[in-house]
Amino acid sequence: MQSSVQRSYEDAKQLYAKHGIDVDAVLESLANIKISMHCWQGDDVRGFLNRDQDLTGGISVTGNYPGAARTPEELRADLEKAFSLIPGKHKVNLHAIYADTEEKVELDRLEPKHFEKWVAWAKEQGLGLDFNPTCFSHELSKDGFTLSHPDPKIRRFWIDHCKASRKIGAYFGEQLGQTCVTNVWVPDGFKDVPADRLAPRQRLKSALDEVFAEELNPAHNLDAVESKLFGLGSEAYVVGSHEFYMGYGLQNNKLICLDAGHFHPTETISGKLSSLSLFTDGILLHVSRPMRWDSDHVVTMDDELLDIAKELVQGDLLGKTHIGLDFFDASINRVAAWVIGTRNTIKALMRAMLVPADALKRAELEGDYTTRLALTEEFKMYPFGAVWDYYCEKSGVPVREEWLAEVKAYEREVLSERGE
Ligand SMILES: C[C@H](O)[C@H](O)[C@@H](O)C(=O)CO
Ligand SMILES: [Mn+2]
Repeated sequence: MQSSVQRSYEDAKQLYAKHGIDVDAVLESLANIKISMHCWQGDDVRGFLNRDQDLTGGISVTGNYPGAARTPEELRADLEKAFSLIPGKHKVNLHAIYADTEEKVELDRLEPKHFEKWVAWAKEQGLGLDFNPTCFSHELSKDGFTLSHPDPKIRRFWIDHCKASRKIGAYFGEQLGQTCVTNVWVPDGFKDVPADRLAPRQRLKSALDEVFAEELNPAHNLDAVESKLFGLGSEAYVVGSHEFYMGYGLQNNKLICLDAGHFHPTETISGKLSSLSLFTDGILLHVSRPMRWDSDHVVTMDDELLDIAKELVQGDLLGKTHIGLDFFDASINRVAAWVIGTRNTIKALMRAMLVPADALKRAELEGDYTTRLALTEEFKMYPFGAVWDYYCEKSGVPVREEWLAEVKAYEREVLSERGE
């Protein structure tokens, strides 16, 4: 006997089939897409090294919802809970400060061995790992500069940290048989208008050259660089601007990371993907939701998320794009935050696959913009929800909002025991 979810799916399939859309094939493609879920939503970007340090680097987490993970074991348990409510097999994105070790180790001395437990866990869970050097929340970044610092000794420390991070990334890739993306983001910038915009960029450029000097097997590690327009305390000038990293990434064959919150408020990353794709072999996304500024709200199914998904699917960019998430909200249950943001990202990709793309492109070529608009609007009401429900059921994860009861139970039984 078919479940009501299956019956609704069969009806939906027929509607889409009339437009030549093979829904079973869509779900097969969807199952192959990995989202890199960022570990730092689970503990408000605190990490386990230097836990006494405040969060710096011009980023901020607001809210005091109880239950943040305090140890690697707690964080892994929370990630497992979240993944049990999300269809598909994905990746976890770690920052260097999440090293799982009893050793008191400085960032520039980190080694693969400090992440062995993460790798063992990822293997057991069938997950991939991505990585990031942590160039913030540290004594040596407190004046706002790292790789572009005017003091060569401080610059050296951060260069060595980034070099160490790439080796850890390569270790992840080699151990897990899945390429690790190691993303370099530095907060460097000035609160007020600089006297010299060029010199910090010259220093950042040569520091990056040193960081990337060693060739690593691209099957194990791919490097990415992430730009930003402004941060808290770097409102006037950020050394690693979009133009800086567009140039650096293209010239040096690095993935360019586009974070949805790192541009002018009306500037979208969806609009940049097609252009960038013509000049690079790979792109990294930090899917986020900026609210008036780089606020890193949990990703919802808003127009920009749908547009990002549309560009990736219609532009055939899924093969060259690494999709990472980047939000941190401490005002709601943190496991729920992961589940909502990750399910939405997958859902948006599925919706983008469930449109009559060829018919729309044909109408456009023929100048029939009426058909283009009419079909686009009608498809906004097509029964993609039935397809999503079936995908969840088939993947063995809760259908619709059923996942929320599981998160609430986890909160009662596990998170609430952790205290404030
Ligand atoms: C913690 C992340 O690395 C960080 O959010 C970075 O990716 C960023 O987006 C900074 O604004
Ligand atoms: Mn980011």
